[in-house]
Amino acid sequence: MQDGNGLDHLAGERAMAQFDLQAMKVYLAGGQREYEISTKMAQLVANDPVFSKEDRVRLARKDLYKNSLRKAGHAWKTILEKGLSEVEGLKLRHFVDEPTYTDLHWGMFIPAIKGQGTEEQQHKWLPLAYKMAIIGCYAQTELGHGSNVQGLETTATFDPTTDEFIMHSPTVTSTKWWPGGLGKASTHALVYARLITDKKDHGIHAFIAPIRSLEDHTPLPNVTVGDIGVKFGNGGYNTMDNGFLRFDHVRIPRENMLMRLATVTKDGKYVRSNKPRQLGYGAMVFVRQGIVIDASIYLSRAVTIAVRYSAVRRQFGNKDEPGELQVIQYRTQQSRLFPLLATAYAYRAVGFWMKSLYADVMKRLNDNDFSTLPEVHACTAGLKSITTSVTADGIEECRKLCGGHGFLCASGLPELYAAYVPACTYEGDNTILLLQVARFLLKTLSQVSKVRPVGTAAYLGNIKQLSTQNCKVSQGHDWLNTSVLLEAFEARSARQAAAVALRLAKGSGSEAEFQENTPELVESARAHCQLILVSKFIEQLQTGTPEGIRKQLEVLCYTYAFSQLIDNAGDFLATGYVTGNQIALAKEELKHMFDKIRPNAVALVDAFDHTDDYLGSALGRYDGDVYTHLYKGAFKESLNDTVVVDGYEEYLKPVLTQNLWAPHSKL
Ligand SMILES: CCCCCCCC/C=C\CCCCCCCCCC(=O)SCCNC(=O)CCNC(=O)[C@H](O)C(C)(C)COP(=O)(O)OP(=O)(O)OC[C@H]1O[C@@H](n2cnc3c(N)ncnc32)[C@H](O)[C@@H]1OP(=O)(O)O
Ligand SMILES: Cc1cc2nc3c(=O)[nH]c(=O)nc-3n(C[C@H](O)[C@H](O)[C@H](O)COP(=O)(O)OP(=O)(O)OC[C@H]3O[C@@H](n4cnc5c(N)ncnc54)[C@H](O)[C@@H]3O)c2cc1C
Repeated sequence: MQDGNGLDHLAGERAMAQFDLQAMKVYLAGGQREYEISTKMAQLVANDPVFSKEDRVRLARKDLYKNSLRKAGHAWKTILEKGLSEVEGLKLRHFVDEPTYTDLHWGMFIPAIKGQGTEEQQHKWLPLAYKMAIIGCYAQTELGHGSNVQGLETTATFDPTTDEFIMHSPTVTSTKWWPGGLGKASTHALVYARLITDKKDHGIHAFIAPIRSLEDHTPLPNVTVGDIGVKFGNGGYNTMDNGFLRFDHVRIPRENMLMRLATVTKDGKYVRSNKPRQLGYGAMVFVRQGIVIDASIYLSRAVTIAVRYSAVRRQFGNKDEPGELQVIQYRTQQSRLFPLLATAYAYRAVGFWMKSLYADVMKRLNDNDFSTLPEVHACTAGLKSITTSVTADGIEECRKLCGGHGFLCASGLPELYAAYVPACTYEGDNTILLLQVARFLLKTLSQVSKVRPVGTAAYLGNIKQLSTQNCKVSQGHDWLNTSVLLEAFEARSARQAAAVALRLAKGSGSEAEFQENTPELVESARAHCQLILVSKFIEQLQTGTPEGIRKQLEVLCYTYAFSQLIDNAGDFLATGYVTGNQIALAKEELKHMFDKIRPNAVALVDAFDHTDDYLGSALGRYDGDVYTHLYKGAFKESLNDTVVVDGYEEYLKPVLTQNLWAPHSKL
């Protein structure tokens, strides 16, 4: 989508493309309808001055936050006034492009009520939440505990005499700390607290606690609430009011405990339903699958900036060609950049699959079929972990790929990184989540002789064959076979998991031994997730990709798989499945893939269809007019508001004119 000044510095690059760009745009958007909605919403946001992102990195926190409230309010008004559908509303939020309280309201508060509330409770709370007559947040994490949810300390003690729960924060470490939207915006919090009836602790349950007046927004009596402070980077996640919250014996009605999974009766009896308690983690599963789709979007933004800039930027040259070379011509630039481009495509494909996986598990849960929940949990946790880690590192790599100019906020990359990097921590620390995957793999392997593994773990059913047969590649082009590649990833993952499982099985089964093996467990979980990513990319490719884009997707798929193989060569070699020579052959094939990507690189990032407004980058502009806009941008810098800098009279002039320190100088 071109919104530059008409001069296309990248026209030559675009003329080289060898695929159907429009078909690729539609594929990446997820279909024609999604593509049209996306285009419409992108324009709507870009043309509305309230949504301007200009100056965001320069605003002081108070102004930044107020402006973010303004945008969120305006977004909601726009949705209502224009009668936008849910899909359109979500897209509009996407293009507004800043974290805000509505994310937690729609993304966690509402899904948690849907998943954990009884029908009656849903009837009471959801209409209010849908019309935003109340604003909710998800208050789980405390100062003292985040990962260890069972260690939370906030209490909800039932008082049968008044039919109420008494919400209390008994220690400093029990203070709720981090929930987004809690600091300043929310009127209600979904609080995770220890349920206590008749002095008995029943563990963690969810409660809806009103925290601010619906009349004047002041905190309710005995509620202490506020924002936790400035976070990493300029702009970035600072548009969000991550908050703290303490209760001092605050009473809420008994009906405010979400009771789909467990009930407390009027006389204080605790009754568990026969549904698995893990359903209480449903909102986390929902958000984690969404985070995988987001990873592709964030990575594709960084890659778009780095690819376009690499095609504009020229350094050095060689005696065979006139002029300087575009930096995208350098093999080292390609070997850092093209695998990230392929990764953004891989994550898009996997994101589509995750959507269907989530829809399937929701359908099953509604029919009281909980059989696939452990696998879905392992998938969402593991892929959230891998994709966010790779994306955060990938954004930073793109910044470096843009040299010095990448370090300027005008490149858009520092702010992108600051907004994205907390995804490695929120919704589950990435190491903690990989350990969950490892536990799932151990359990699956321990039962493999009795229960045939299904879904993404099905390959573990072939563990014997995968452990004994080695890779048969003898020439480079033998690698150009998706079954060969898949088997390599399966064998590596199965062998890594089996090795650590065997070591643990030989031991005493103590927690200390498990801890001792956690680095290997994490590595085996990573191997399993990389297999899922490669296999789902291949699967997507083989199921109805339009002819005009299939070849390019194949090239990207091989690029992704080869680069994963090479980056993890140590693991592949250690399992004994591949030899050093086979890895070297894959390296050669990867270079051939780079040659195929090169003429298509700019068009492949154009296909993500990020507008200039959304990218917010002088380096990643569609028209490639980088230098003019970097130069113009400098004049927006507040230090340049005056020609002579504020502070000259007090601090510079004395230095320049009075030689204050000269008498003592030894120089
Ligand atoms: C304007 C208009 C429109 C706007 C619209 C906007 C819409 C936006 C939409 C979406 C955007 C959303 C944006 C959200 C931003 C994110 C903000 C971040 C929020 C947070 O961070 S919330 C806090 C998250 N916290 C965590 O993730 C904590 C991590 N810890 C855990 O997950 C768990 O405690 C644990 C997994 C580590 C637990 O370990 P353990 O002690 O073993 O726990 P147990 O409770 O005993 O469980 C054991 C048993 O359960 C299995 N299990 C664990 N988790 C799950 C699960 N999620 N699902 C299913 N099963 C689970 C576990 O494997 C064990 O199984 P086993 O017994 O072994 O078989
Ligand atoms: C921007 C942002 C937004 C957030 N929004 C919300 C929100 O809306 N609602 C909410 O409730 N929470 C929210 N959180 C909190 C977030 O979910 C937690 O920070 C996250 O779950 C990690 O928990 P922690 O901070 O306790 O980390 P810790 O568990 O203390 O982790 C610290 C380190 O210890 C390691 N570690 C911990 N336990 C183990 C173990 N058993 N084995 C090996 N290593 C271990 C971790 O890997 C990590 O390296 C948010 C956090 C951030 C940064």
